[in-house]
Parts: sequence; structure tokens; C-alpha cells
Amino acid sequence: MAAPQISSLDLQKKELRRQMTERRDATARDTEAALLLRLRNVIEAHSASVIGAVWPLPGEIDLRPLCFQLVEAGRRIGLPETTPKGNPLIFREWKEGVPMCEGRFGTSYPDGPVVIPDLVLVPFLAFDRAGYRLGYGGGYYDRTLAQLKVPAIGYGFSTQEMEALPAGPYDIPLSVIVTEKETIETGFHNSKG
Ligand SMILES: Nc1nc2c(c(=O)[nH]1)N(C=O)[C@@H](CNc1ccc(C(=O)N[C@@H](CCC(=O)O)C(=O)O)cc1)CN2
Ligand SMILES: Nc1ncnc2c1ncn2[C@@H]1O[C@H](COP(=O)(O)OP(=O)(O)OP(=O)(O)O)[C@@H](O)[C@H]1O
Repeated sequence: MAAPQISSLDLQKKELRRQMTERRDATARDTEAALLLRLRNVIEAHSASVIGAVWPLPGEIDLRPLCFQLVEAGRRIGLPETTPKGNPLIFREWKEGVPMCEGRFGTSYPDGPVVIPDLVLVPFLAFDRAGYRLGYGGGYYDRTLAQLKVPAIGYGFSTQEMEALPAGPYDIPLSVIVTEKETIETGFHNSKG
């Protein structure tokens, strides 16, 4: 197999990942509840029935309280199974009490049926106001959003904002970005057709 090509853009993103992980980990957590409330309001304004969320990795914002609330309110939750690199994520239905399985890179996914989300909540290490994000570098969300064509709502702390992130040809912008301070509409719609 040929070695994967690593571009200067990939190297630039790698260094940014290091800096922005440090910055995220230095951010005070006392605004997390305010962020989740804001996120819930944005979701309630959408009619989506299956919401793609994530089970937190260390240092990440914890969406679990929101997942409980959304199921209570009659929405369904899908959590991603981390597939082999180069593939889109697969979402599996989560409900309270469903056993979690160990996945790749320390991620966890529910032992439930595959579901197709019609709205996806997307974590990031950094974002800019155009809707570009920096993730962990798997390219998973870009591949997933290219396939699903549903709105992507990014969430993170305001400290994770950057003036402009380097964007590559595969980067799909977020439609909405929610921080503890504001809800940013980027004007980008990742819709079908
Ligand atoms: N909680 C949570 N779940 C998630 C994501 C996320 O950002 N947060 N993902 C968002 O996409 C997907 C998982 N993506 C990931 C991609 C890379 C690595 C990772 O640890 N990469 C290694 C390098 C691996 C390599 O050698 O290639 C590393 O950073 O050390 C982790 C998760 C799906 N599930
Ligand atoms: N749809 C795609 N087709 C082919 N390659 C892709 C696609 N999406 C992303 N990539 C490639 O995957 C690699 C990682 O992408 P990127 O740096 O944008 O990941 P990320 O957004 O930080 O990761 P994640 O979405 O997993 O959090 C890059 O080399 C990128 O060019």
C-alpha cells in the first residue's frame, strides 16, 4: 500500500490541534450548563427526530445530560461508532441503560441498531465564524456530513474561536456554532439536493 500523503495543511492543522487542546483544557468548566441550555434551544427549533450526538472523550464537553433531556422530550439519539479511518461514522441508537461498547481511539458507542441522524452535533478543538472547524484529524465528520447532507451544529467554548482556520477541499462548514456566550448562524446549509 502506498504511504498516505501528508500535506503542509495537515502539518499546520497538527500544530493547531496541540495549541487548541491546551487552550480547551485550560478553559473553566462553570459555563458548560449554559452552553448545553443554548444547544438545547437550537435543537428545539429544528424538527429533527434523530439527533447525532457524541459520548465525551476526556477533556470534551459532556453532552450526556442533554441526551437524557432530548430522549425525555421524545427525540431519538444516535451516537457514532468510530469506523476504520477513511470511512464515514456509523450512528447507533442510544437510550438510557443501553450497554456501551469500546470503540477505536478510546471512543464508546451504544450496543443499539444503526440509525440515520437528521441533525448532527459536532465537537471541535477550534472553530471560526465561517463555520470551519478543527477536529482530531480523522476526517470523520467531513466524510459523514458529505454523505448525510444534514445540518451540522458545532459546539464548544468561546475560547476555542480562531480568526480563520486553514480550510481544505473536503472541509464542510458547520451551519450553526453554539458557545456558552452566543449562537452563531454561519449561513451554510448542508442540505440534500
Ligand atoms: N467524543 C468524541 N467522539 C468522537 C469524535 C470526537 O471528536 N469526540 N470523533 C470526531 O471525529 C470521531 C472519532 N474521531 C477521532 C479521530 C482521531 C482520534 C485520535 O485519537 N487520533 C490519534 C491519532 C491516530 C493516528 O495515529 O492516526 C491521536 O490524536 O493521537 C480520536 C478520535 C467519532 N467519535
Ligand atoms: N470526504 C473526504 N474524502 C477524502 N479525504 C478526506 C475527506 N474528508 C477529509 N479528508 C481528509 O482526511 C484528513 C483529516 O481531515 P481533517 O484534518 O479535516 O480532520 P478533522 O476534521 O480534524 O477530523 P474529525 O472530523 O475526525 O474530527 C485530511 O487529510 C483530509 O484531507
